[in-house]
Amino acid sequence: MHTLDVALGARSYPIYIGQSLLEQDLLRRHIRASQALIVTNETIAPLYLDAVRQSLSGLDVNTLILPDGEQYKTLATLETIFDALLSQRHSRTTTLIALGGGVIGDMVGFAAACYQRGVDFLQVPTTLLAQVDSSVGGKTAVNHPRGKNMIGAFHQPRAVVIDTTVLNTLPERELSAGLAEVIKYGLIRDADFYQWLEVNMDGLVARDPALLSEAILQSCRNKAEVVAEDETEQGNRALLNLGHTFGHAIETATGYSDWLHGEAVGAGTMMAAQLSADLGWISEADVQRIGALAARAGLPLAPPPGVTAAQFRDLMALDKKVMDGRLRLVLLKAIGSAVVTDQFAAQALERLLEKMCQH
Ligand SMILES: NC(=O)c1ccc[n+]([C@@H]2O[C@H](COP(=O)([O-])OP(=O)(O)OC[C@H]3O[C@@H](n4cnc5c(N)ncnc54)[C@H](O)[C@@H]3O)[C@@H](O)[C@H]2O)c1
Ligand SMILES: O=C(O)C(=O)C[C@@H](O)[C@H](O)[C@H](O)COP(=O)(O)O
Ligand SMILES: [Zn+2]
Repeated sequence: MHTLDVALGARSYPIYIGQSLLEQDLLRRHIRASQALIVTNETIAPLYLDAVRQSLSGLDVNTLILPDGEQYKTLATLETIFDALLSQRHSRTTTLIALGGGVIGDMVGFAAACYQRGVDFLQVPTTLLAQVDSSVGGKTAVNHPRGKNMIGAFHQPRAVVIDTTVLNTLPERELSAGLAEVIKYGLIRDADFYQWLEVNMDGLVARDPALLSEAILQSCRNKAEVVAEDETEQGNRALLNLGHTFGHAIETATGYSDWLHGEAVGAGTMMAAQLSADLGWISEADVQRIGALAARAGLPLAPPPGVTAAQFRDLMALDKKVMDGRLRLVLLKAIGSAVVTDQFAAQALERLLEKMCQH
């Protein structure tokens, strides 16, 4: 087992990464009182709920099984969680356990941030995307029909338990979606890791356990370092948004039900890379290189045909990085180096949208 630390002073917490960790007593170690609520969904419950429940035997544990899907990452579902907490009389010393992918993690984290003004929560991520990204760093949220992750809070978990064995049951498309966020770390800050991914992408897609474990470790290390420097995104944490301004627009335009988050980020990353090349910051050869890796990961390289340039313009104007009415984007200076900037001509973005989208 590997252990990383997210260094946030009094709110620091461990990330455990290893095989068959659900069966161990790691979760119990991070539950301060005797009460807990496991929140999961209808797909994950039959697979992993029993193992988690058994690891907590002797404690006063309730479970809540939600419907599965990004379209349920809403305030309405949050109410269901609060109803369960209140009807089962959970007090302020309870612990919420998020057993699932990023949708469950983001919602349960937000519920924990709000319930009785803040209770403990643990992340037990079961998708590759959640294991490499969403379970770490304390960004919690639900979507609004007008914008992705628009209602949320920063609330750090007490621990993250990553059992890599659960990836055996993950559908192929979900594995690819997770790889989009893995590639992101290489692109924004870790050229060595990017090269490692170029060597090992086929093995990752084939689910070689040692390679997956290494990719998760390096991704979590990168994310933990960024979060420790800038917990609430006053600066460089925004680099983790590479491809997301475009990607979130795709997700919102398609009603959170068409493309997976990682797929939208994959296409958005190609849009950010192309704009970086159009500005002369990286070469066309770099764009080809990024496209080749993303294609091997099984990711889309362009937005879905149904999303128009006008929709992109409209939705991107609501992005959380907008400052004083100016759009800021994460763009590449090289493979392994990114910036958050508003220093691009509006016409360059217009040309990109014309080239890559329908009108
Ligand atoms: N908070 C953050 O920092 C952060 C970072 C990245 C993404 N996100 C958010 O995460 C969400 C996407 O997360 P996701 O990609 O994990 O999607 P998801 O949570 O919808 O899970 C994907 C699918 O896989 C199923 N599943 C999960 N684990 C499984 C397993 N082990 N075996 C079989 N099926 C399994 C789920 O039931 C679901 O159908 C988005 O809402 C995104 O905005 C948040
Ligand atoms: O942790 C972060 O910071 C990220 O930006 C990680 C992203 O992969 C993630 O999708 C995040 O939810 C996006 O954040 P948002 O603030 O743009 O909603
Ligand atoms: Zn993301």
